[in-house]
Amino acid sequence: MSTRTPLMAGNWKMNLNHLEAIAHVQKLAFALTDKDYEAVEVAVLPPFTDLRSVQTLVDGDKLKIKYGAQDLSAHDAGAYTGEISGSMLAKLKCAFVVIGHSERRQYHREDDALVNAKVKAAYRHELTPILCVGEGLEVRKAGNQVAHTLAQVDGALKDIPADQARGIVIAYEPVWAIGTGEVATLEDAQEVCGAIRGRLAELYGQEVADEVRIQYGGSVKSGNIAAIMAQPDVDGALVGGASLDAEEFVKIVRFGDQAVG
Ligand SMILES: O=C[C@H](O)COP(=O)(O)O
Repeated sequence: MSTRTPLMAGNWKMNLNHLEAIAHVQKLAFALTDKDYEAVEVAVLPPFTDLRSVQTLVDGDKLKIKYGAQDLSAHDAGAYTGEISGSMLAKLKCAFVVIGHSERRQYHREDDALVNAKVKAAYRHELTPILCVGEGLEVRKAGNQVAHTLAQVDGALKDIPADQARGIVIAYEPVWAIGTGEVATLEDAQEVCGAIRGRLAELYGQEVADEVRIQYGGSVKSGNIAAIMAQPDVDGALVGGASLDAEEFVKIVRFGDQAVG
């Protein structure tokens, strides 16, 4: 029986300015109850420019909702125009940072070496990485989804010791299911999430593997989250589009339409 606390995280991507962020988090705070927070961890992942506003709200009202950023620099400081460092995120009390999202791998040419450097940067500043992995449609059609995804896990975790790896969150996001309305079948999701846990066991031992939370991401909605969460190796969801609707996100936090509170 797993003791992993599910993590339900809303990746807002490049949506909601800092004023909209405040209104959105207020709606979530109003709707979420202690019972929700007992069952799951809830996080929002806004754009950088929203983080101060979200921090002020969370700190001021002692909200239990956590927050983090969608990316960070591999560097800690210096002449890196446009970059945001892990220390800056830590100063804003971010708990999480998304690393290696497929949109960054695709549009910003982030490779496994850079993703690995960013994972190390996150740990230098005590941020929990939400490491994104997953295959594109061509790889899936060729049946190579497991090998492809495990190679991304290996690359991202190169030289990461067990005491750090045990705290990581890994989000399996089949690229063909992101923002498309196409959801991986339950078997697809479990196959790859189970394989990721198996690889973690090979790398770090079963005890560490059993601690790591593995999320599914890709067109998650209130109508499909319950079945996804029923998979033994799925410990939460990384939610994109549906996290922009506060009511819908709260339903997802509650594993769908059968609300807990
Ligand atoms: O980070 C979230 C994922 O990219 C999923 O996005 P989506 O829920 O809009 O498909």
